[in-house]
Amino acid sequence: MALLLLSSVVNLALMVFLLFVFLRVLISCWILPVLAYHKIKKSGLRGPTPNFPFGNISEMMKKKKTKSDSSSLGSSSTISHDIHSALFPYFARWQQSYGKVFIYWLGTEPFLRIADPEFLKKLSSGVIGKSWGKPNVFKYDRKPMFGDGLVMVEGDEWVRLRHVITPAFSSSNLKAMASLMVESTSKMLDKWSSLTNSENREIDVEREIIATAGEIIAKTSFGISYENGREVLKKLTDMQVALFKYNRYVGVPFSSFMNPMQNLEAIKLGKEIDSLLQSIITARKKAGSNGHPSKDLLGLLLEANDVDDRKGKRLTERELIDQCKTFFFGGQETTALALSWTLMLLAINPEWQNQLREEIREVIGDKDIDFQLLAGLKKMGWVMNEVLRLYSPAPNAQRQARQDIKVDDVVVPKGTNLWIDVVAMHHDPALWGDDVNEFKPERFRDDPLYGGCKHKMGFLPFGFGGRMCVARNLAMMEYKAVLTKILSRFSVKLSPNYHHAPSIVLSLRPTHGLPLIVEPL
Ligand code: HEM
Repeated sequence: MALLLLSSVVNLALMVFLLFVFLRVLISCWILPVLAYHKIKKSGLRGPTPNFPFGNISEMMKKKKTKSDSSSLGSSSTISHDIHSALFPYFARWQQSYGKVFIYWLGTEPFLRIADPEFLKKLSSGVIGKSWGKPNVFKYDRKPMFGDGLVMVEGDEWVRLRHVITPAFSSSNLKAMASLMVESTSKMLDKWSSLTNSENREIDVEREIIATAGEIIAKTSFGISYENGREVLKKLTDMQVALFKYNRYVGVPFSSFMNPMQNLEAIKLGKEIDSLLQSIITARKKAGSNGHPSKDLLGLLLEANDVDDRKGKRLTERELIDQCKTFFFGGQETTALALSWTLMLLAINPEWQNQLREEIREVIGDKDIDFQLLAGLKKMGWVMNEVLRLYSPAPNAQRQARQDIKVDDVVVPKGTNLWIDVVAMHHDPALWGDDVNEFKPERFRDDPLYGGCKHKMGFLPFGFGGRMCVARNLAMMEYKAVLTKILSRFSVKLSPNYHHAPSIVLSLRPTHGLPLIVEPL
């Protein structure tokens, strides 16, 4: 009798548990998103109809079977820079029906896609840097990569970190970094010299530049050798592939169970990177500032930690590691890609190679490269801007509204994610004119900051507002230092093996690398 009673109680508990799970799934996959959908519709925003719990993901994935690999963008002889509709065919389609601003859904998460600079200006005018959210859904998704690094945090925590980190990129610190950049680039070019002595003149320049940018960030931000940083960078690249190369179901409830192997791989790599960084930090703490530039990034973080310790606000080891990860990744990837796309564009525009060489001769001549001299390379600045316009390594910026925001007669509800489509704005003929898809650095001659763009928020290579890239001055200096060294020793032509297929793996990169024919001058 007692046994029978016990079994009925267990059965009842099981049924209650299953009912609870069923209700939770029903609420998070259907009821809440449908309510949010109706609220957003009422607020005046339009967009493609979602199917919950997947939202509009299935339509977005269709591109994978059609134009996804962007191979239609040409081979070495015919290259098209009209990349937006190849990279984001669904946005191009939806834009035709709903305009430049519309709502779409990643799973049960609403995203406001913005490609109208005037709308962005109005939307962001009343929101200061610390009041913007970063999409919660990406915080979870990208946790192994950035953790609570500067790029992900918000509110007072962001203010504090930004305050600690900004001095690392002061002009006096940048001055000290120039010679380290030249040293690493010269090492790469010596290698190119020995390679080009042989029959083979083809080099995968993207791979070479990524390695050099990695060496530069290891030395300038962490005061360590490339050998010590290499393992961290290799694992970060593997993690990027595990997290971003495959179809993912961001925003779909319980989606982490859909790609379990990739997720486990990313978590494993994340732990390995953490322990490598932990040993770099420990070694640095032991060594103190002996032999290190006192104001490199790691030095500043450790120094701030000592001060904050006294106020009971020190960064935990975990937070310290997350900042390092963010800088290892951010510092290498974006600048290396900007340089790679530049060399592709210069390879097919030899007249610009010549113009830049001429400028280098006039401004730098035989002098040692330094911060001031690099700032005098104006034409190189136009080229950099034009490359960041056509092939922006950071193809979008993201935010999340932490309050209802009114823009004219539309209300963007609290919790809406914002997807600012930088590639769309950089390729919009209404903003840049009919030659929008041509490589024309001279558009920055009379308007060095905006290149003649009809709206100041239409050109956002480094983002916008208070959360603009904290290291943009470092990036510009590194770009100019590396390009100056390359163009002073080599000329580049596109290899017949180059296939023009830009793709997004978090950043905008050449899918099949960048094989160039490299000739010593
Ligand atoms: C050409 C090179 C680079 C480009 C195009 C670039 C672009 C960007 C963009 C678009 C953002 C987001 C801004 C926003 O959301 O409004 C950003 C933020 C950031 N970048 Fe860069 N970046 C570059 C180089 C670097 C380098 C070299 C580092 C590190 C050494 C770095 C570290 C960061 C960090 C930490 C943030 C987050 C800032 C914050 O949220 O306060 N970036 N960058």
